[in-house]
Amino acid sequence: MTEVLPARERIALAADLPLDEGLRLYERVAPHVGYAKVGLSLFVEHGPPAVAAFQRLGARIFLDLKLHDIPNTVELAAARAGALGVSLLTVHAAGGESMLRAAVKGAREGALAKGHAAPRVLAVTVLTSLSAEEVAAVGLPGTPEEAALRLARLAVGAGVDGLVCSPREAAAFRRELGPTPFLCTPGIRPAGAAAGDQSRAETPAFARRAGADLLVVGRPIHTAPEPLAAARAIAEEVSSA
Ligand SMILES: O=c1ccn([C@@H]2O[C@H](COP(=O)(O)O)[C@@H](O)[C@H]2O)c(=O)[nH]1
Repeated sequence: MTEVLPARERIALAADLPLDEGLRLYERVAPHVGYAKVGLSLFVEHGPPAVAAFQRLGARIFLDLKLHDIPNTVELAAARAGALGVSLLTVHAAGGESMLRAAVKGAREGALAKGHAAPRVLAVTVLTSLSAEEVAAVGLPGTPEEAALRLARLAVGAGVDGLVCSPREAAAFRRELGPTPFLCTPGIRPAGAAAGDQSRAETPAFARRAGADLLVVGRPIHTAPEPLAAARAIAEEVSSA
């Protein structure tokens, strides 16, 4: 049985905004959102101070760097991430078993060296932006779900703590992989929200019912006329799913 957590512990704000705007937005929606996701744009511009700025607001940090390189390089980067006291760190499952093992080792050792809890290392399976046609075009055989499951099995076998997938794949992941992997689903769109570049998006309720532990939401909150109301509505949908 999945743990009963307050809805805010199940929602991450994708802070893909200039840092000052992202911090102001997180402060506004924090009653409904427990994690701030620091992704590539914030980290490329500001580096670790972006992480520290959200930590000062009490956010748990989801560092979404999607590491994908040779094992030694990923281990070094994961160790630096672990040392920042982040809660979640992403790597690409397609980096392969040795790279995934190196990421887990680096993240644990980096955290330990600074007295932090080890972050959960999450393996990104098939990006939620990719359509079935694009998945085929990059050379992955089968449907997006089949491709994602293959990568998920590899990543779990390599010792990662969780997986990033579309809400559409979450139920199959739970069925095939059981209750243990922490499932994180971006590609969240409340009914009527613009999909933008997300090809395999679903509603917050769909994602929760499919077994997702953490929902990542960016533009549906950023672009809402009332971001606090949008975050509250998502949290209510998560609670009642
Ligand atoms: O497969 C993936 C992996 C990561 N993401 C990230 O999640 C957010 C989604 O933002 P929205 O504005 O809600 O679309 C974004 O930071 C992505 O980098 C993903 O979308 N899909």
